Amino acid sequence: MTLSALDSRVRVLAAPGDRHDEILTPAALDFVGRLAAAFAERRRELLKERRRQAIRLAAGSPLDFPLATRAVRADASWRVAPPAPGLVDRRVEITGPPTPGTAERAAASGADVWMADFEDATAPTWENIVAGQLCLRDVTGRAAAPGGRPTLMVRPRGWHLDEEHLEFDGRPVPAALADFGLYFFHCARRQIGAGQGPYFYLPKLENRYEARLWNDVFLLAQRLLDIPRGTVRATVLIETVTAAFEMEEILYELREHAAGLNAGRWDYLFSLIKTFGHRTDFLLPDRDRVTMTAPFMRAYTELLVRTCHRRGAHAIGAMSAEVPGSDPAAREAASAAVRRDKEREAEDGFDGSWVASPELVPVCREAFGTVLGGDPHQLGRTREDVEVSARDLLSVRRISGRPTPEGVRSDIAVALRYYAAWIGGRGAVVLDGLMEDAATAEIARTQVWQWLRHRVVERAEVVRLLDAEAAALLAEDPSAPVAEARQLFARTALAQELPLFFTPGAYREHLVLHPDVD
Ligand SMILES: CC(=O)SCCNC(=O)CCNC(=O)[C@H](O)C(C)(C)COP(=O)(O)OP(=O)(O)OC[C@H]1O[C@@H](n2cnc3c(N)ncnc32)[C@H](O)[C@@H]1OP(=O)(O)O
Ligand SMILES: O=CC(=O)O
Ligand SMILES: [Mg+2]
Repeated sequence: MTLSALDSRVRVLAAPGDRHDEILTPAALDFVGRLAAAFAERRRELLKERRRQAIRLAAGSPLDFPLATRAVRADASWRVAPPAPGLVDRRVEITGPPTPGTAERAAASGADVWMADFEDATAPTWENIVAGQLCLRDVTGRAAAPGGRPTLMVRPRGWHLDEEHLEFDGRPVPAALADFGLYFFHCARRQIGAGQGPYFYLPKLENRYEARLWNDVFLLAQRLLDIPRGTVRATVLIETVTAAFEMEEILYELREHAAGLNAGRWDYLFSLIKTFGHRTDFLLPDRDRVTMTAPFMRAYTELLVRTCHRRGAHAIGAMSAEVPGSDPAAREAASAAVRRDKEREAEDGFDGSWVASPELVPVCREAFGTVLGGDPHQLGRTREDVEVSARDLLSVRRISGRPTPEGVRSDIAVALRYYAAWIGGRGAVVLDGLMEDAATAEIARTQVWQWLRHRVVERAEVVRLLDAEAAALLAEDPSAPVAEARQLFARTALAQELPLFFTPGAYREHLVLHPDVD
């Protein structure tokens, strides 16, 4: 099928920016249009199902491993596709927004993988999205420096987001299809030519049907561009509590394209609070008390490693939030914290992990090197010893501690400051020595909502703290959009009903630009 024969039914609802024409070509837009035509309706249905499931769980319906897919879990014979070129040894993966600066630093960092992120680390202004695609096109169009460069994996935005600057059949294009489609169209063949392939990270899936949707997207995309079936590889973030109950099924749905699972800890915590925040047995203490050694977090990562290795898939650890700053003592403390985290992951059987900054690449490499030795991964460690029940995953109150006044203040400060940065177009920032992005901000605002709901803190006190933090931020940075961030906090943390994500509403209100277009 020739793409040029198709009328482009995707309209660009934005003024042309610098070099945008290199990305938003008629053929690329036709390609995205075909994906939208095939899958937008199914994605809408799946989002409705998310809401129905949320209502069922809020009404007390138990969450458990699905009965309907017992046979998939019991069948020991199936495996995912073998690791593709460039994805065999993934012990160190550096993540970050796709900008020329981070691309260059990531390339020189010595990491095995660069995860270019349109999700948690990117505020999806139209300019960030198109410039991000340009950056990937430029990177994949250049020859690698001697010594090679990290394997590129791209994380499109999740199913919950729209791309309002692209319209198909009178509706916004699902952001996931826009990000995936534009990258795939421009770069898939280049990546194959370079001996690798189009590789992805898939965020915020909630169940196996969403994995099946992605698999069908891959099948169609490969067919449209005459790329052999099974060339795509995708690692799925297990970062929602419902997905933790369907790890096997998610791998099964994607098995001809699956390249592993990743324990996206921050969104996972957010998902737990969002899903069960109304229940007193899910009342969490301060954010810094909820560590990866908490029994319910450990149950989740142990199950992830076991599931992956049983199916021949890589298990990838995720982000420690500590980033080295400029103060020598703080730098040492941050590196030590990351080292401990990566050592634990390696010992538990993970095959690699994420780092937030080039400086942490050697720390992660050393931690994994000690365990992996000369091997590229530890897929052979099947962790038969691990048995995890629904109760293990959901016994949140087994960590001690109550929310403290400082915990409340700190969450308010993080959410407010992050919102201000995000509205200003930055999706990842350092606050108090920690990397904060969309996932950690979601934790901050939902914790405040949860504590208000359970009367751990009174509304008047939260408003007082919010005012104080807003005044402090304004004093530090008079140009920061503090009033907007404050309002966003009020809408997303102080409302009776908890908004499912802060991003869709904030995006429409602050990031969407619709200048007159014909
Ligand atoms: C929950 C999750 O989803 S985790 C995954 C999503 N989050 C992320 O990917 C965050 C990744 N990290 C980052 O974006 C950045 O490290 C930040 C924003 C946290 C901090 O950035 P900075 O304040 O610039 O850090 P710092 O000053 O230490 O950076 C030093 C240099 O390293 C570069 N650098 C920092 N982090 C990265 C990175 N992840 N990838 C590539 N280069 C990086 C900076 O650009 C800077 O380069 P320059 O000197 O040429 O300007
Ligand atoms: O995407 C990663 C996470 O921790 O969230
Ligand atoms: Mg995440």
